[in-house]
Amino acid sequence: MTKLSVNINKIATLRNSRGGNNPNVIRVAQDCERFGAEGITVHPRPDERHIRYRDVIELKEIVTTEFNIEGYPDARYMELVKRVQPTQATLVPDPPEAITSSFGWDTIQHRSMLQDIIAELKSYGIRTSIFVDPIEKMVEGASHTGTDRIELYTESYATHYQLNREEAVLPFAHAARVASEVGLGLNAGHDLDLNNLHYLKEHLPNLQEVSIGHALVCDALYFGLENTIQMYLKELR
Ligand SMILES: CC(=O)[C@@H](O)[C@H](O)COP(=O)(O)O
Ligand SMILES: NCC(=O)COP(=O)(O)O
Repeated sequence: MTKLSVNINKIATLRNSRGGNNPNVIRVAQDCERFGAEGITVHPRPDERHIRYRDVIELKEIVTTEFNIEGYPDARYMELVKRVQPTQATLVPDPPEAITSSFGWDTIQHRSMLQDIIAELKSYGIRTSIFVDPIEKMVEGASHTGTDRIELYTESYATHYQLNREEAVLPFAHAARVASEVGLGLNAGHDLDLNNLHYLKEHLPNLQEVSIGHALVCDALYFGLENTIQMYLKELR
């Protein structure tokens, strides 16, 4: 079974655009769970332009499914996850000024740093995942960091899906097989949507979780949040 974790960053972006508390990210997270989401994902960034560090602390009190906190493991991120104790910490190599995530870890170059951070997170009892491109040596490299899972960065799959989905999925199917061979759990995310999700799921039999935000929130404008979550779940079943 592949779990759907809804990334609510974009709900916070909308809220922040007016400075009040509408939409209320706490209520949206509760509703996502009520409508069937199996996890809530947030990705606080240093400028707090969408989800804020304070939101993450408040969300911990109400999230009843899997809580996943993504981010670059700087001191503030590590302090936050230590305090919040989410189900999963997903480490992403984004620089502070990144508009959105655009590449995975070099798990060979950053092996020692990742080993230290992951050991610390695991000492708090938090499951770890690291964001990687679908490149065999980076997946193998991830297995030497001690991480429980990897999250495949699916932007290139999403971009090429329209042109040639057979070719688009090949590196991801291979990376998924390598992950399984080296004993890593498998997540995926970035730019997944109602068009491309099912095909990815079909070709990655060991896919445990997808985190989806941007497209899902856009779809909710047309279909409503409850329908939209049900539509995404259908693609995963
Ligand atoms: C790691 C990943 O792919 C997501 O976290 C994505 O980057 C969402 O972050 P933004 O909402 O800041 O675009
Ligand atoms: N890890 C990916 C994520 O949380 C959401 O990415 P996107 O669907 O907003 O592109």
